[in-house]
Amino acid sequence: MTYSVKEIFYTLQGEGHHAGRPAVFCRFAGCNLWSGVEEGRASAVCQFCDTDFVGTDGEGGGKFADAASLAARVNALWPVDYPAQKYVVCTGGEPLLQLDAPLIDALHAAGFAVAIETNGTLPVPGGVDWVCVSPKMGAELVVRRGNEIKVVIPQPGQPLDDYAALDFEHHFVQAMDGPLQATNLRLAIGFCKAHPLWNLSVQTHKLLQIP
Ligand SMILES: C[S@@+](CC[C@H](N)C(=O)[O-])C[C@H]1O[C@@H](n2cnc3c(N)ncnc32)[C@H](O)[C@@H]1O
Ligand SMILES: Nc1nc2[nH]cc(C(=O)O)c2c(=O)[nH]1
Ligand code: SF4
Ligand SMILES: [Mg+2]
Repeated sequence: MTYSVKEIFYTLQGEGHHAGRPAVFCRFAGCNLWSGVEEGRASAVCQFCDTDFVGTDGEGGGKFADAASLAARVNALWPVDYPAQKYVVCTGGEPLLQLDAPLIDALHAAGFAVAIETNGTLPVPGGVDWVCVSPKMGAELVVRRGNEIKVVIPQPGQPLDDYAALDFEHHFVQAMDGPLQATNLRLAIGFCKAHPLWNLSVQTHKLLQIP
């Protein structure tokens, strides 16, 4: 199939369990919980998104006619003299609208471990090596197991106790960025201290001013 990709870049994973790890990010275009157009934000299921995932005009973005060509572009960003620890984070937008078995196979063939950042509303294909789910209020959570669950807070009514009972290895809360970011960070810190299963995920790439 043809893949629509907003941007591809090499940076450090900023969030969650693998914060600090070098990774190629493949940001797929499009999401099932918001159009990405500002005028539609207030009526979207997910209203707090911090990301531009519309179109294919970002750095390294484009339409890729097949899995091999997209995997080759991802691979081209990895340091040629260091073919170990290869790690690609598929994000978006919602990557599970496009990530499929041929692409996972092509990334594996290029030597990559494949991670996803997903809103958890779509099934995860087999072979994904690291699954990070970030549930969104108002959207049904179908991905109820994985490696990490990373809950953006606050989202009114979110069932954090129910999330704690799901089958995840690591549990994170992440302060919602936006006008109330400082307040949300205090809330997240207090939540972790009161519920020590949960650890704080800081969006370190924003502090570091890297992509
Ligand atoms: C842009 S999303 C893309 C992947 C997928 N659609 C998802 O929602 O998980 C990547 C991560 O950023 C988080 N995120 C989005 N907007 C945020 C914000 N304003 N503050 C903090 N985290 C945010 C999401 O919850 C998710 O964990
Ligand atoms: N450095 C960095 N780390 C990230 N972790 C999750 C991101 C995302 O937008 O999915 C992201 C991102 O955009 N940049
Ligand atoms: S589900 Fe993810 S990509 Fe979609 S609007 Fe929400 S945070 Fe952004
Ligand atoms: Mg981001």
